[in-house]
Amino acid sequence: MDQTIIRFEGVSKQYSDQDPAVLKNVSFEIERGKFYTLLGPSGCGKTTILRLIAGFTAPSEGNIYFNGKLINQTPANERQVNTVFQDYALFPHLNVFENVAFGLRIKKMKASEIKDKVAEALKFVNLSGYENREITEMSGGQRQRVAIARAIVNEPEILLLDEPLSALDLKLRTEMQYELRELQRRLGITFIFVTHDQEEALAMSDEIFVINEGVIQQSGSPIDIYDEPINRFVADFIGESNIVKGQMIKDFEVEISGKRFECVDQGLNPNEIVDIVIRPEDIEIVGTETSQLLARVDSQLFRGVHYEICCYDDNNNEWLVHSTRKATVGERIGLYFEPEAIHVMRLGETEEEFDKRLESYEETSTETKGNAGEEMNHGS
Ligand SMILES: Nc1ncnc2c1ncn2[C@@H]1O[C@H](COP(=O)(O)OP(=O)(O)OP(=O)(O)O)[C@@H](O)[C@H]1O
Repeated sequence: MDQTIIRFEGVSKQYSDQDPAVLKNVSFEIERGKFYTLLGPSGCGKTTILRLIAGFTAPSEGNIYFNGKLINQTPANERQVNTVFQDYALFPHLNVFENVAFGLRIKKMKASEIKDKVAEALKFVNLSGYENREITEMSGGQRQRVAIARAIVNEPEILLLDEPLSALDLKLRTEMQYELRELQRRLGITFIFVTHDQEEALAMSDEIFVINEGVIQQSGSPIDIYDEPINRFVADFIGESNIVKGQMIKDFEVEISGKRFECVDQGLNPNEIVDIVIRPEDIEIVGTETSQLLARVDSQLFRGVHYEICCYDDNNNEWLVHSTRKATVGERIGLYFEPEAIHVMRLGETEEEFDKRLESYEETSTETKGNAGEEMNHGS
């Protein structure tokens, strides 16, 4: 069976002629049974993608397919999709049972069947025994679970979740992240989850789409996106990053802050100006004699598991370092990072071009990289 459940093909959305397009020529595929997250800043178009999948709005251009069938004009109630909204949209005058049963009653299902299905849905969200409780007597986390039970009771093929955890406090939010992830695994249906919280996205998803200004900047597993951000926006949005300008010297050699380093990137032009990302946890503080870069400590915060050290190198580039070694403000330190920790990003590269470049590395990298590594000195 084809694993693709939703396909967007060149989809654009403009709410009115006067307004700019909110989504711009967006194409992607969603596979069945996985947990997807749409991640991006406020107003980037996340909810619009959910509304297009749910059928609450239609694309201005392009096509949307559900199980291979074009659904641009299919009404919302004929799609095997349910939505959990940010404010849960529960009926305050109905008890838990009736809230969950609501959709089934509209479908005129038999009472005994409704009872069974509601019981099963409540069991899934750990609310068995709460049938007669009033919604007003439930906590935030419990209301959230009622909303999810109501959405899954119809056995949708896809569950859309629009920032469902944003109203909860931090502790409950973390608990619900585990619960939702676990629930998705048990149900085995596709979840499409919207958030602007990168930690939430990294913790929960099989696949993340990072969106900015109506364009999918990058899609991939949390690890891929964290380890290989395609551009400055993604690197900056996901995790903490040091992003500095650099210059490619040749394959496997890049200049950063006036010094040359061995890197693992190839396929860029000699002397091409690039963005460089190095994660704070990939930088080690070493003695000044063995270092690649020299820097002066500007400030330091204790974060429990590590110190967060802000320092400036001799070219006045700022570096954030996560280190278990304590430093002193004003101290002169050396910074060290492995070639693999240097992520070179081509300016203005699209995801497609990026993927092609990575593929070409994989084809040629084994023998060429070995040679280059032998010739180069670290931090020459
Ligand atoms: N019905 C509408 N009519 C006109 N413009 C709209 C409508 N709905 C959304 N927009 C605009 O489309 C843009 C994208 O909105 P959308 O809700 O998709 O973003 P989002 O990424 O979900 O943001 P948030 O995280 O703030 O919910 C925003 O500029 C918004 O003002």
